[in-house]
Amino acid sequence: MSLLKRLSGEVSTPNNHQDGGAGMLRSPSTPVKRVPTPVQPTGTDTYQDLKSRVQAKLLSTLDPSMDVTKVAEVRRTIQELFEQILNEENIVLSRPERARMYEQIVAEILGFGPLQPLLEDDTITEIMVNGARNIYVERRGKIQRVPLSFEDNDHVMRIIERIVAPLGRRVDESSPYVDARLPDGSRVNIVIPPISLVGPVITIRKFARNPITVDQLIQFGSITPEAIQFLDACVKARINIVISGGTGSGKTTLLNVLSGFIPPDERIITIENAAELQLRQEHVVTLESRPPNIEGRGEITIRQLVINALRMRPDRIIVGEIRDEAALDMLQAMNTGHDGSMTTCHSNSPRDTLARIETMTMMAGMDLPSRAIREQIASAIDLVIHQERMRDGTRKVVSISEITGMEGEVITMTDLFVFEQTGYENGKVIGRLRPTGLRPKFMEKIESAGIHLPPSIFGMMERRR
Ligand SMILES: Nc1ncnc2c1ncn2[C@@H]1O[C@H](COP(=O)(O)OP(=O)(O)OP(=O)(O)O)[C@@H](O)[C@H]1O
Repeated sequence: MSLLKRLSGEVSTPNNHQDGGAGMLRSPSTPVKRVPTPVQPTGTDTYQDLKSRVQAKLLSTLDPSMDVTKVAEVRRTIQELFEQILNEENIVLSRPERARMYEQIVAEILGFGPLQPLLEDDTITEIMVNGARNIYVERRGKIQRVPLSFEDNDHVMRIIERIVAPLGRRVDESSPYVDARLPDGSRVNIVIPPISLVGPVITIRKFARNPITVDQLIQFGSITPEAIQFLDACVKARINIVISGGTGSGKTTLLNVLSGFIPPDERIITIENAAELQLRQEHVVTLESRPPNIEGRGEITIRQLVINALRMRPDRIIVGEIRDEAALDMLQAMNTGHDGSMTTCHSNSPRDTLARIETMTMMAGMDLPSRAIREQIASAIDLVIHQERMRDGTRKVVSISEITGMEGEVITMTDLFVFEQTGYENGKVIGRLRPTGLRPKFMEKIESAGIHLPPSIFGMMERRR
């Protein structure tokens, strides 16, 4: 991509105002007028003014046809021009200020402006922009404000344009919120005024370059080694699993870890809204749903992909998240020999998970009686693992429950592991995921897969033979 193309979505139109109103985005095809701008230090310059003017002069001098994908080369050219401008204009900056301004200008030209250093910081898992002046991040489960800001709401909108334009998406008054993705796979949600009253809002769930491992889950206290041993056996024995929990409770992360237990000789089909799973196995087919285009056409739903996956000779179907009528097809897949399937579902408790799956199945409009749907759920799903984001920011598995059948109109569940909180000390939740002393009914399935689990895993004493 040429520099001109990249920048052509970036210059504000004269009627762009700081109010962050919709319509701030200009058409990416509007040509950019490139007039060299002299830098005029006024003596009363703030750092921000100075940076903006050095940047403007630098941009007016850069070759617009330069290929910005050649990052190292572009960085070198920017560095040379930057030094030259500072010298020509007699701008004196301390060494750290100079380095900071150079990096910020590079981030504006090649990256995502003030978001760039946050995107490069591996300790940050989430970035939240609430208008130009308020940027928050999440580190180790805790939200904190960072001392960074955009110049104004127009600046935020230019970065938003840079995120959505390459995807052929648009954010404006007619579609004031959009889901998008950064080139590194990070998930982005954008909401602009008038829907947002605080200016343009960007929420980024960063793509983990190094996905959380089983050992880390244990080390973080998210799960116990015994529960992991049990879940490993469940995955290998092709138990159908739903991982449930609230937003950001770590469902996808756990799904990724559990998927790692699938034997390497199986054909796995993953279906997601935005591909987040990072399976290590070789034989994986990754499918991603697609939102409608600007004309409202071309949508491919999770439901269509689940139906299609059945024709792809899957050994396992893994659906990133069930959030609509695709639940019906997922249940049917689980009930028709595609054992060992896994998915996640947004919910507040294991029981709520079942209620939501029932509601989502009804959305398929098949007019099935509740009882029939519940029977489908009870026979399709074997295990519900519920995860929570605790008040100290940690993510923990709080229950592992088996679906045992139906009693009258009600699906019956048995808790096999339950998190017992024993205290809250120094801002930390104290407790442990404990076995309840009950063995799952599907134990036979685990044993017939050749896996022997000691009864102690379930909190039972091993019987002498
Ligand atoms: N056990 C864990 N310990 C610490 N951090 C975790 C854990 N699990 C997940 N995380 C972090 O929490 C964030 C949310 O994780 P994840 O995407 O798995 O949650 P989710 O429940 O699938 O989210 P959503 O509902 O938004 O899809 C990520 O940044 C992830 O790295």
